[in-house]
Formats: sequence, C-alpha cells, structure tokens
Amino acid sequence: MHLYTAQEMRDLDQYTIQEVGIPGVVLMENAGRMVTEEILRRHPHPGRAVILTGGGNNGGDGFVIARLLWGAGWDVSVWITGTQEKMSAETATNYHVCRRLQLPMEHFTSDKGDSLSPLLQQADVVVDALLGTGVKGPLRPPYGALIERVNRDTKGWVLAVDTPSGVETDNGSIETIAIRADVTVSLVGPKWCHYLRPGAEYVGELVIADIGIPKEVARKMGTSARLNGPEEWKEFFLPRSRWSHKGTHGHLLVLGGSKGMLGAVKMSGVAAYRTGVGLVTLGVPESQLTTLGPSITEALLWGWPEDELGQFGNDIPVDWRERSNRFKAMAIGPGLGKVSNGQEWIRQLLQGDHPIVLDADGLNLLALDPSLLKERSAPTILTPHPGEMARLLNTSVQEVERFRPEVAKEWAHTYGVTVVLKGSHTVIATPDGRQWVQPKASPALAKAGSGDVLTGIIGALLARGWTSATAALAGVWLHNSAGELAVTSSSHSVLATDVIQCIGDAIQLID
Ligand SMILES: NC(=O)C1=CN([C@@H]2O[C@H](COP(=O)(O)OP(=O)(O)OC[C@H]3O[C@@H](n4cnc5c(N)ncnc54)[C@H](OP(=O)(O)O)[C@@H]3O)[C@@H](O)[C@H]2O)[C@@H](O)CC1
Ligand SMILES: [K+]
Repeated sequence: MHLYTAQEMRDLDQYTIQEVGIPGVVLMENAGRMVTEEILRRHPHPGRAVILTGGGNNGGDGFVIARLLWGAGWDVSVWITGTQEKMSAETATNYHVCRRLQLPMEHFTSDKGDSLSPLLQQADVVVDALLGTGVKGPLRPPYGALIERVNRDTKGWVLAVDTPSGVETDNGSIETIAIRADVTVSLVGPKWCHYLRPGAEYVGELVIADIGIPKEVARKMGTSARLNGPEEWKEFFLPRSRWSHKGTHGHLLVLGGSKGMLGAVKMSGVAAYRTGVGLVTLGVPESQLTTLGPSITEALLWGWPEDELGQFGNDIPVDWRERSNRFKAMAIGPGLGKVSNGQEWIRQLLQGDHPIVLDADGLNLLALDPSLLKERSAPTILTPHPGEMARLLNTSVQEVERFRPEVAKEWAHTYGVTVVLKGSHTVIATPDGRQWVQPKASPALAKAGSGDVLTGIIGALLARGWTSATAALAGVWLHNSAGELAVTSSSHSVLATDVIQCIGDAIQLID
C-alpha cells in the first residue's frame, strides 16, 4: 500500500482532476460521504455533531459531512475558521449548500469559545475538518485556542479528517498543539504522520477511505514509500517442496553468545529454524560450547577463539576460509558482547561475500568504522534500534527519532545497505531510495530477546536466498505478526521465546 507525503497527495489529486477529469467537487463529495459512513457505522442513530471547518479543502470535506449528517437526522453545529474569499471553488460550493440549507453555522473567533464549549460537551462526535495535508508552519490564531478547547471540553469522540489538525503531514511533528483524535479517516491512503511520533500518538484508530481515485491512477503516480505487508514479498514464500532437503533451505551461521549471553544466540538460531532455514550453526566462544550444547538440540556448534574473559578474541578461526563456504548467510551480533580487537575482527568477516545481517554488538563493532560497508558487494542488512543508530551516526537518540525516515534513507543510500530502523513503527530503507513502514506495532515485542528473534528470522531468509529488501520486509512483518499472535493473555507477559513459537502461525497468515 502507498504511503503518502503531502506533495504526493496533491500531485495525485491534481492529476485525477486535470488529466483523468474527475471533478474536485466529486472527490470532495466522496471524501465527505466516506467519513460520514464511518461516523454512522459507529453511531447508527441520529446524535449531536460539532463540525469544525478550516479554510481549505479539509474544511470543504467538513461541509459535506455536515450536510450528510444533517440529512440523516443529526443535530449539527458547524464552526467555521477561515474566510470565504480564500476558499477553493469546491469548498465554497459546499459552504453555500450548507448556507442555503440553513444549517446552524458560526464563525469561530477566540471570544466565541465560551459558546462552543457546551456544544463540545454535549456532542456525540466532534469532526475535525480544520487542517489536512495543506497545513504549513506553526498554527496561526485562532486554531491553537480552538484545538485546546476541543481537547479539553469534548466528552464524546473526536474524528479527524485526513490528519489530526496541528500535525505536520510529512514528519508527524507538532509545532504547538494538535487535535487528539479517537479516529482518523485518511483519504486515499495513509500519510507519514500516521506512523511518526509525536503526531502518530494523536491519530487514534486509523481508517483508510477510498474516495474514488482509480487504483490504476494511484499506481501510475506511485509514492516513494509504502506500507510493509505480504503483498510486497509473498511471492517469494514458496511452499516447501517435498523434493527438498535441508541443503535446499540454506545454512545460517549465527555469531554471538559470549559468556552470560548465550540465550541470545540460541534464540536467534531457533527463530531461524522456525522461519524454515535448513541448517543453523551457532558460533560461540570456545568455552561456552559445554554450556550451550545441552540446551539446543538442532543446531551445529562451532567454538571460536576467545580471550581470557570468555569473549570472542583477536582472531577468527584458522580454518575460517574453508569452512565459511558452507554457510549461505551470517547473522552477527546476538549476545556478541565485547570483542578484543573488534575492528579487525569485524573487518575480516565483512570482507567475504556472505549475505549478512548485523545486530546489537555487531552494529557497535561496525560503528568503529562504518566505511567497511562500502567495500562490500554482498547483501547487508543492519537492524539498529534508535540507540544503536545514534551510535552509528554519532548523534543523539532524539535526533534519530525526530528524523527516522531521513536517517534510514540516508544511511541505506550512503553505505549501500538495507537499514531496518526498529521502533514502534519500524522503518525499512534500501540503497535504491525505497522505503517502507511497518504499519502494525506489537507492544509485546518491547522486551529483551525480541531483537535476537528478528535477527534469526531475517538471517534465515537471507540464507534461503532472499534479497536483502525482501528478507528485511518479510522478517519485520513475521516478527510483528508472531508478536501479536503470542499475546494469549496479556501483552505484558509475552516472552521472546513465545514469539518464536508463533513464527509458524505468522507464516500461515501470509495470504
Ligand atoms: N487528496 C485528495 O485527493 C483530496 C483531498 N481532500 C481534502 O483536501 C485537504 C487538503 O486541502 P488543502 O490543500 O486545501 O489544505 P488544507 O489541509 O485544507 O489546509 C489549507 C488551509 O489551511 C490554512 N493553513 C495552512 N497552514 C496553516 C497554519 N499553520 N495555520 C493556520 N492556517 C493554516 C490555509 O490558509 P492560507 O495559508 O491559505 O491562508 C488554508 O486555508 C486534504 O487533507 C483532504 O481533507 C478532499 O477534499 C478531496 C480530495
Ligand atoms: K483534520
């Protein structure tokens, strides 16, 4: 599914009107009708609605909603912000229709707030049609005062048309104040701000409304970003052939599991098996083999040179070259811990032509010299959380969080890697400039071990021969779906190992 910026939305809107010939007033009618249907679905009996309209086309949608609710027997009260002279032709048309029908309409000014408040308190629904994709810069008066009143006085629910007013469409920022919506009905497709904080926290439940722009037209115009879903990669998830054997499904080497952190490498390995890889070898410091061995039955184990602390040592194994040919891909990082002479250690591993997924301390080793990535031509996926991304960039977590899409895109392009920037809506960026956002965010995944599971899933897909883009996308989706499925009682109590158990069920959901 396409994910829109404000400009991409405007371009599609204009193309549909000018080149396809569907009049803007028809699109506005469709938009208003879809939103009204959503209101009636949730509140089938006539009730009371306060409709707040701004001076642009978002406000025009509001006039359509007011007319349709009024026609359905609702008691409506329309509050106008913005002047008639500046209205677009479509908005003006719908404004005049409401006037001719003598709907109750009032111009909002700051001194009228006290007459609005009782209506907000009595309303079953308050419709925010103040500002949509056309908002620019800090809110000008009287929007701030109006929004503050809505957030304070509304007792029923608030429905935002397209975006909660006050939220910037492309980056989710809020300069002053924004409408706290219970439901946001986004027209045509989702916008970036629905997934980027702080704006995303104001969206409530997100509903997408088809306003009659032909799918072919939307496809032709395209967007630079999309939502992650099975349609992006499911063609690669082929049924397991009965003629296959373990070698058919790839061999993954997971490197990690220093003293005290063996659980991490084990979880990655089991998650990889649950994702369908044929064979997993766990490479751990030599002394850890005896502890790890009894706890995992299916994996092959390989003891690596270590230092006196039970951590990976200066060298990679002497027989690395001949043995490495057996592996189709590597996952480096789960429970890796510190590595003496780490820069040289990681350099040697990155030198080869294995597809690699790097996580956790693997990323911290990379942060010592990220330019190592530029010498690689094999697929590479980095799976940083915001803290690890900040370390790679030598910046703060706040900066990373403020510019999530930009940071991921820039890194993917500069270093020729696929970046999976984790967070409540993970952003995935590929070297060719494409981006995806994971639309669903399972809170059950906010727990230790979760990252190790994701690394194992992605590693498995790389070992099965998937491209870095498809492995990253499918990995993030499977991980999230397994996280959701693992919630049998409360999301508080889900363990990373529960998520692993649900990978198979998540695969079953791919349609
Ligand atoms: N996508 C589609 O196909 C369709 C989209 N449709 C709808 O159109 C919406 C986009 O409409 P849009 O472009 O007219 O912009 P919109 O959000 O109403 O804002 C412009 C108004 O806000 C004002 N304003 C701006 N910044 C401000 C600020 N900081 N503080 C205060 N005021 C500010 C600005 O004032 P001005 O700067 O001009 O004085 C102007 O009055 C879209 O979200 C969707 O709902 C549907 O109707 C049908 C098809
Ligand atoms: K709005």
